[in-house]
Amino acid sequence: MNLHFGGVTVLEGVSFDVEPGQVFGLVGPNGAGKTSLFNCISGHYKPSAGSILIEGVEVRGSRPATLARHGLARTFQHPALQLRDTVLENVLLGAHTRLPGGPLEWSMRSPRTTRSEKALRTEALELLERNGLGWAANVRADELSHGLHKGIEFCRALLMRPKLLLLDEPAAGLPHNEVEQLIQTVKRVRDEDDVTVVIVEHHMGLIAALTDRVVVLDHGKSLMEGTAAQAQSDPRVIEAYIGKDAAGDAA
Ligand SMILES: Nc1ncnc2c1ncn2[C@@H]1O[C@H](COP(=O)(O)OP(=O)(O)OP(=O)(O)O)[C@@H](O)[C@H]1O
Repeated sequence: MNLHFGGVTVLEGVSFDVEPGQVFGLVGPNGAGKTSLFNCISGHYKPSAGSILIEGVEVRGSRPATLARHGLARTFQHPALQLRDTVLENVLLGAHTRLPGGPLEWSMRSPRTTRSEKALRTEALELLERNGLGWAANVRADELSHGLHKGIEFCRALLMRPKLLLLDEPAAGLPHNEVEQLIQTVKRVRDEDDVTVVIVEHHMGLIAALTDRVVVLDHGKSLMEGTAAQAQSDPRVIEAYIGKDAAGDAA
């Protein structure tokens, strides 16, 4: 897959397969193109060339709402919450893609819509409970910490009942004990809900504990693919990181 903005090449020839049931990692130094790649998969960017297949179906260029129907959900590096709304309302945002019918029926509030909305609320509350946030369902989002905002976004993504879940830096800004909890939660989602997970993360402990395979990106290109342990000992990967640090030190 390639992605260009004007004359700037952001991704070039990046290609990988994720097997169902895997946790797959995307790692690499700042600016390598990881979030841009996520944006291509989730329909927020349109790749300049290439192909994105979900269960064999070409989805390149599809809009996020269409991708949700293909079973794709994602979280963002900076959770996009409605801060004045409650936690439950935030989790329900976007779940309308699971309601039967279409926008006309939803706006007319048919009995079928009302029933389905009620079922979604119950499911959202169960998800919050399962992820340790049940107590916060009716609290306004702006009263809660960054870590809890990430938890809300995670529940929101799970309410879409995804088959493929993209997590963009879920551990960023979390204290150690919450990273441990996150690892257990992602494992549970993979094992109990049969969700395939692709994760962008700088936290190498989390990547090592969770992923089956990783792709390492640098300057928009794939440096290597393998296990987290292979990536950590690969001289090209070490050089990509140390090169960046050295550049940072010199600045
Ligand atoms: N909309 C855009 N227009 C122009 N350039 C962009 C756009 N989006 C991303 N880029 C550029 O693409 C490159 C890769 O950025 P990206 O955020 O994907 O990297 P990243 O690996 O996710 O970095 P980080 O780890 O810091 O989040 C950067 O040089 C960035 O400036």
